[in-house]
This record gives sequence, structure tokens and C-alpha cells, in this order.
Amino acid sequence: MTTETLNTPTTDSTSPVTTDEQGEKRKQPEPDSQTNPLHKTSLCSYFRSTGRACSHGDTCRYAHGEEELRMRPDNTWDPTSERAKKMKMENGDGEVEVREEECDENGLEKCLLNLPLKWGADQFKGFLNDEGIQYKSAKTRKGMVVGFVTFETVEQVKIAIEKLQGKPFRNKNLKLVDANPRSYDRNKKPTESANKAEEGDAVNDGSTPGSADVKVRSARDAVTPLAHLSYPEQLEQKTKSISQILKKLARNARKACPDDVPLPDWINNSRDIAGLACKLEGIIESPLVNGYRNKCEFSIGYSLQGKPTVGFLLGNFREGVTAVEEPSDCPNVSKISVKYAEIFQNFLQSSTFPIWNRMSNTGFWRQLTVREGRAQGKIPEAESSEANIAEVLLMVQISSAGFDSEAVNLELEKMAEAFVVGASANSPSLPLTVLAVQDHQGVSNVAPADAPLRTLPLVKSENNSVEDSKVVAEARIQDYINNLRFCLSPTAFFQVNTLAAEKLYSLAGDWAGLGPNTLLFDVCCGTGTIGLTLAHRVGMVVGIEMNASAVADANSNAEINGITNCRFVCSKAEDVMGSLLKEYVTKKQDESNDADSGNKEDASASEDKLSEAKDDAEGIKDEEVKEEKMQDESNCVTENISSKLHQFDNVVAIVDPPRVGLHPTVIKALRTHEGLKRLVYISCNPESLMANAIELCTPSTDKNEKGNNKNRGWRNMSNASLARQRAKSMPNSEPFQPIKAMAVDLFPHTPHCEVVMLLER
Ligand SMILES: C[S@@+](CC[C@H](N)C(=O)[O-])C[C@H]1O[C@@H](n2cnc3c(N)ncnc32)[C@H](O)[C@@H]1O
Repeated sequence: MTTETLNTPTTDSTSPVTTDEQGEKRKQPEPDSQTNPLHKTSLCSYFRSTGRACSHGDTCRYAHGEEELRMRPDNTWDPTSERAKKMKMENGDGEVEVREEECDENGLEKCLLNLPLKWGADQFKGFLNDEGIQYKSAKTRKGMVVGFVTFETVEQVKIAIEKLQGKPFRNKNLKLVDANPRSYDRNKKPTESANKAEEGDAVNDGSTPGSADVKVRSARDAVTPLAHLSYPEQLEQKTKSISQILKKLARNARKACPDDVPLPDWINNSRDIAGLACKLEGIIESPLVNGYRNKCEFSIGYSLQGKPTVGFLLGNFREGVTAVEEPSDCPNVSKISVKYAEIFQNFLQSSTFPIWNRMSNTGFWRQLTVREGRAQGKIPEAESSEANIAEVLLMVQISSAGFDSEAVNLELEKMAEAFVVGASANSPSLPLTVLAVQDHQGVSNVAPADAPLRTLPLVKSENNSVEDSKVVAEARIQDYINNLRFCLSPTAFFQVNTLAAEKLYSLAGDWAGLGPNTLLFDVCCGTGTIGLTLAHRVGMVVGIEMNASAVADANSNAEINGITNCRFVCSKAEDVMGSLLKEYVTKKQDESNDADSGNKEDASASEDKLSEAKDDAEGIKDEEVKEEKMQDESNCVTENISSKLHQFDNVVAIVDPPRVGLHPTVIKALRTHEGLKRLVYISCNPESLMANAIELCTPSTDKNEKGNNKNRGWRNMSNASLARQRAKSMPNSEPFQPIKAMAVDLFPHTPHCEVVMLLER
């Protein structure tokens, strides 16, 4: 039975209208919060400034908010998203993909989310009017199965629920969830129900703040759902789920293999290893099991008891869950982060500025990020890792639109003072290195990389006010990986578990088969951590990264560590991967074919082309000054490197993409440049690794099946089905083979881990 959900609110409230009540747990804090879409990689500027979808509709190249970041350009769910992973979806042939996750009844319900109504507000209002529903306002989110209805009275809400609940609509039944925005009334006293909740009663009657459909009642359950298991049990569970993914890879590659091509050995041999695509060599434990996160993004909202709280959301906003609970019992959060959350929460009790309201998209205080950097050379003992934290960066996200700037400055001054006083009142006092404020007006807390950012002075004096705030090019803290120093700017990606990341990078380096004649591509390189830690083992590193401040960090990290054989290209990998491979790999092949050709000439031509590619990639993205500086630095390195270009006889790539995996264009480039013989894939999302590996490893044929645009079934395709379709239209090229895989547990107490897979050909 299919169902569809409308969420109804109470008094003068706004409710999300979604397709179904979800059994899905709240979105876990992700290993990498920079979730990128398959095609829409940055926010639409209209959306950014207004918080509303632009008028370009489905053709807009950009994303419109957190939820859409997880969608494909046609507004169907990105199948790699947490939600879609658990859906039951049809593939293009009308065949239903059955997955382990679907075995539970919630999984079956979730498939309904993939049926976009794509109602505009007028249609939605028309529907409510036809049904005789009295409401105050009705809104939809473009192309999504979510909307909001506000009502004048609780009575109207009750009537709406009675009339609409379970009503059949287009082969589905509507379902309503009370999103209860009364929780946002900051003056509201805790209700009787809320008090009951405090006593432990399972109250879920919608009268408690943000309580709609709250499935978990503590931040611990929401954020670290495996915490009730022993660590060995957690590792076992993760190993099993990675094994399932490897089986799925073999199964799907078998299906995708063209009829006129023999099955490759690795598929045939999978039968001998329990159906796995390659051997799973085990899971590497995290050196720290508790308090390992070096970065926490705390939401700001109201607790189930109606108290302004800095912590974690208990559920998914789409499901109407808005309650935030304190992080104190979350085992993955460090004690320092918990204390800063407490300091800020105490400050908020007396702040006259409002907390951000996710329903009405109004308010001021939005998010607190705590980022920690370790001192060099200390070996942390399991339970006292905070003793090694030498630096802390705090970033508070606000939305200042509509607030008087003088009042804002005064409030931020008070906030800075509260942090300084709170940090020094602790015994021993807490490190506090940088306090930054990010101003962001969009609907979701995921701010664009260029959202205005300023630092606040940390010492309060009469001559030193927040008006002295400066642009924060140098607002960084440092951390160490394999004894290299890394400077981190507030928004750059850095693995959240530093000690486990060291193990991850060493494993990737060992499997990549590095040597002095190796040219290493570090694809999606962030602040350059992988390339820089492996630079001493190779001839040259070329890093590719789209986040300009991460690239600036990577360049300065190379400089402060005296590393001269790395070059970092600021661009989307899909825009430059092909040309860089062509330049370096084809170059190498040309040279071997024609050993007498003038190396110098080639090298300088290559250098020119590389610079051109780099100009193209960087020219339009960075501020002029930053760009010039980076260009100078990069060109120095390039010069140094180009003269050695001919020496590289081993070209390998380590790719470490965001959760959505590699862009199809990058996969095609890696696959079709046959000079690239070895690829190490690091993934924080095994589903997207599986999908990308299908495309990289399935044999192709001259008789490629061209994509059938008329087949609208692809809209509902699973990750694997989509990859099989793409594999079928891959240009004829030698496929890679999965050689081995290993998991590395960067996220104890959560279901997540990193997976490393070696691919060769
Ligand atoms: C999982 S992180 C890995 C970063 C780095 N390898 C590390 O270990 O610190 C993914 C990185 O890919 C970057 N990224 C996302 N989409 C990208 C794209 N299309 N092209 C290049 N980089 C991208 C993100 O900015 C982020 O820094």
C-alpha cells in the first residue's frame, strides 16, 4: 500500500507536506558535510540571496537548498543520498531492485518519497480548496514532495487532519504530520506534555516543540546509533555491510557486461570468494573510539522541553522534526566541543536575538561549528585526547538580514566575550584561537563557500570592537597528519578523525604502488592532505579541488612543509580531469613512442598548456589577489615539475570524492586514458563507490548502447541501475579490475566508515 504524507501544523503554524511518514533515522552528521549533487554543485545565486527557488525551474544549473543538493537535475532523488539508499526503486527495465535495506517495513514506505508531485503553490492551494480545507497559507518547495500549510486555529488543523489523513490520491494515500511550529515560540513555557517527556513518557502528540514524528529522544541515539554496541560488534556490522556492497558490485557488473564480450575473470572468480567483487581485507580500527571528531557542527534550536539548545537535531527536517538536544552524551564528540556548545547555549538564554526558525526561514542564530587542531607529536591516550588539542576555531553562523547592523555588532561583541570568559573559566582553560562569524541567508545551514565570513577579536577592550572584524584569509588553525603541518581555513574540508585519517592515507599510498617515477593525481584533494603526505614517495603530485580556500590551504600547506613537487588545480574535476590526463599521460606515451623527440620542447609546450588549463580553471573563480598569489606559487611548482615530466613512468590516481561519488565525466576520463593503470578509490559512501566501480570495471564494446532519453524509467533508477546504463554507453576502453578493498573506521559509533578499493588494469 502506498501512502503519501501531508504534514499539518497547529496554531498559526507551518507544516511540511511530505509524501510519507519516515521510519528513516535522522541524517547522521556526515563524514563530509559538503554534500554535492551529481550535477548541481553550487547554490543558485537567486536562491542564495532570496531563499527562494529561481524561475528557471528544472533547467537551473544550480541547487536550491539542502534537500535539492541531494537531487538530480530532473528533481528526482539522487540515489546515493541516505534517504534514497533505503528506497525501493524501479530500474529502467521496469524491474524492481531488491536490496537488503528494503527488508524492513520502513524501507518499503520510503519508496514513496521518490514520486514527485511537482506541484506549484497554485495547484497545491487548488487542491486544498477543492477539499474544503481552511488554511492561512500554503507553500510548496519546487519540484519536491514537501510543502507547508499554515492555519489560523488549532481547530482548523484538526479538521484538515481528519479530512486529508489517509485520503487516496493518485494511487497513494495522503499522510499528514504535525510540524508544530509553536515550538518556535521562544517565550513558550514547557507544556505538560513536554514535562511528561522529561519524565521519560513516550509523548509524541505534536504539542511538544519540534516533536512531530520524533523517532529518537536523545542526540546520542540520533547521531551515534551504534553506540549501544561494543566496538568489535560495530566493526563486525560495518564489515558485513561493506561485503554486501562488494557482492552488489559483482552482481551488477555481471548484468551490465555486454552479451558479445566474455565476462572478465574478476566477475567469474567472484563465485570463489562468496560473490564479492574482490577480497575484503578487513577493517582498520580507529585509534580513538571516543571523542574523535575534530569538527562538530551544532544546530541551534529548541529542545523537546522548549529550551534554546545548541546540539544535534533529533530527526530530519523534512519529516517535521526540529527538536535539538544537547550533545553531552554523544560518544563521538570531544569534551572541548561539548563545553563550547554549553557556553554558547548559556549565552543564548540571555540573547535578545532570535534563534533561526527552519519553518519560516527567519531568525538570527543558526549554527555553531567547533574545529580542533592537535599539537604536534603528542600521542593521544584513548580517553584523554583533548589534552592534545592546542587550537580551536569557532565559527558561528548567523543570518543578519533585516537586523540593525549596530545592534548585531554589539550582540556579537557580547558573544565573543561569553566565549572568552567561558573558555578561561574552564579548568584547565579551553584553547580558543579563532572566532569567526559566517553570515548566511539561505534556507539550509549549508552555506556556499563564499558566504561572508569575518573574525572577531578575542580580547575585549574599549578599543577593540567587532567593528574591527577583518576578512579572514588568515583565520586558520593547524593540525598534523604524519608529522606534516596543515593549516585549515574555517570552511575547508578536513577528515574529522585525524588519527584514523593517517591510517587511511598510508593505506592508499601503499596500495597505489608509489615510487620516485610516479605521477600521482590526487582527485578531490581538499587541503592537499593525501598528496602532501605522499609527496615524498612520488615524483610529482597533481591535486584537483573545486573549493578555492581549500586550494589556497593546500598551496600554503605545501609551502610550510617545504614540499615543492605538488601542484594544485582549483577546478571541478569534471572540467579538467580529461585535459590534465591528456596532458600528462598522453605526453608520457608520446615520449615513449618517440624517445628522440625534444623533451625540452615538449615539456615547455606542456607547461604552457597546463598553465592555460589552470588559467581556465581558476580564472573565473577566485578573487584577483588570491588568484595571482596562487598562480605564482603554482607556476613555480609547475616549472620545477615540468622539467621532470619525462621521468614519470607510473601514473596513478587516488580519488576521494564527496558522498555522491565521481562525476560521470571524471569516470569517463579515468577510464579512457589507458596510460592510467592504477586507481585507488577512497569512499565515504560505499553505494556511490559501487556505482562508480561498475562504470570503471565493466567491459565495454564497440556496439555501445546509446542512452535512451525517451526511457523515463531512469528517473526512478537505483544507483546501480543508473551505473549499469552508463557502463553500457562507455566508449570502448580497457576496464579496470577491482583487486582488493579494505574499510577504515573513521566514524566509530555511527554506521559510516571509509572504504579503500584498489583498481588496476
Ligand atoms: C571527501 S573530501 C576529500 C578531501 C581530501 N581528499 C581529504 O582527505 O581531506 C571531498 C573533497 O572534494 C571536493 N569536491 C567536491 N566536488 C568536487 C568536484 N566536482 N571537483 C573537485 N573537487 C570536488 C570537496 O570540496 C572536498 O574537499
